[in-house]
Amino acid sequence: MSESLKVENISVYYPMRSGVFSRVSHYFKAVQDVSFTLEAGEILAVIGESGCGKSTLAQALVGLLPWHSGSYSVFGKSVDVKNPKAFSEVRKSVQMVFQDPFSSLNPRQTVSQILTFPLMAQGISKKEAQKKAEQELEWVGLPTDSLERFPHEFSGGQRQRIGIARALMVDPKVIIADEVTSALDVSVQAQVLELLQKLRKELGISLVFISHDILLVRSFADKVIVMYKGKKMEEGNVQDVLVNPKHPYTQALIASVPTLDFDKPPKVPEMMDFSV
Ligand SMILES: Nc1ncnc2c1ncn2[C@@H]1O[C@H](COP(=O)(O)OP(=O)(O)OP(=O)(O)O)[C@@H](O)[C@H]1O
Repeated sequence: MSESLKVENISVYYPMRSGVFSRVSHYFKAVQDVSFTLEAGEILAVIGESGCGKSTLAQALVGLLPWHSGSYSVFGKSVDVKNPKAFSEVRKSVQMVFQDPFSSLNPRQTVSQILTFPLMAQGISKKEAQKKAEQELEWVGLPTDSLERFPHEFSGGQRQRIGIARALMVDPKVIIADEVTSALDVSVQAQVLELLQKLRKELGISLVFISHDILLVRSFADKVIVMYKGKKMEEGNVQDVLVNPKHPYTQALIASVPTLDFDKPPKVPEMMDFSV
């Protein structure tokens, strides 16, 4: 397999402001020294409790948040992470699908406008962009007459399909999927997951799959990174990490997953600080 993403020691800090002039007083280290590689066609899950830095990492990978430090290569090509313009090149091969299908689509634009904008911004004609939009809509399982409708006319699952179609407009090789099923009903979740698997099987797209759902990750991903307080605690093959976790934090995270065995109450891990 060839390497699609290589991330070395990414750190992302949020500036924290205080005082009457709202000056930056310090930085909050949301992601610290995280490294991983993603092979072509592979699904890498990023798991960890709320606030561990999953979404921050996801957004930095497409340049929506600045990197404090680290190095990044996309299909063997090194990216200047300090240069925001370098990320416009990255976004031709690395696209993001967001958690909330209700807010991630502009309510004032038709589906056609949402889908064709990225191509028309690259100078592609409206006719050609429209044709591609029809193809991508069909691929995600929506009728082409959806093009003239607005996002509020669709269900949550359909909106998530529109989000995936938007990502597909530029023929990406990697999709960063940030909690893409967590706002959906279980039955709709399954359909969206099936569509994500189809991306991998039919188009060879690799996925960075951000999730807090450990059971889902176990059945869906190939590799996993476990994060805690912005740092990587453990990584490896999903079965190895989630069945035989080595790090105490991963062990506690797995122990906190509720079981359907009603005779046994779920184990509640003791409050511990794993960052030291
Ligand atoms: N704009 C911001 N300014 C300051 N701190 C932020 C900002 N956005 C996020 N954070 C903090 O950074 C940390 C990581 O947040 P992030 O949203 O990446 O976590 P997460 O693992 O995706 O959480 P969740 O699963 O709840 O979405 C959290 O402590 C959060 O409070």
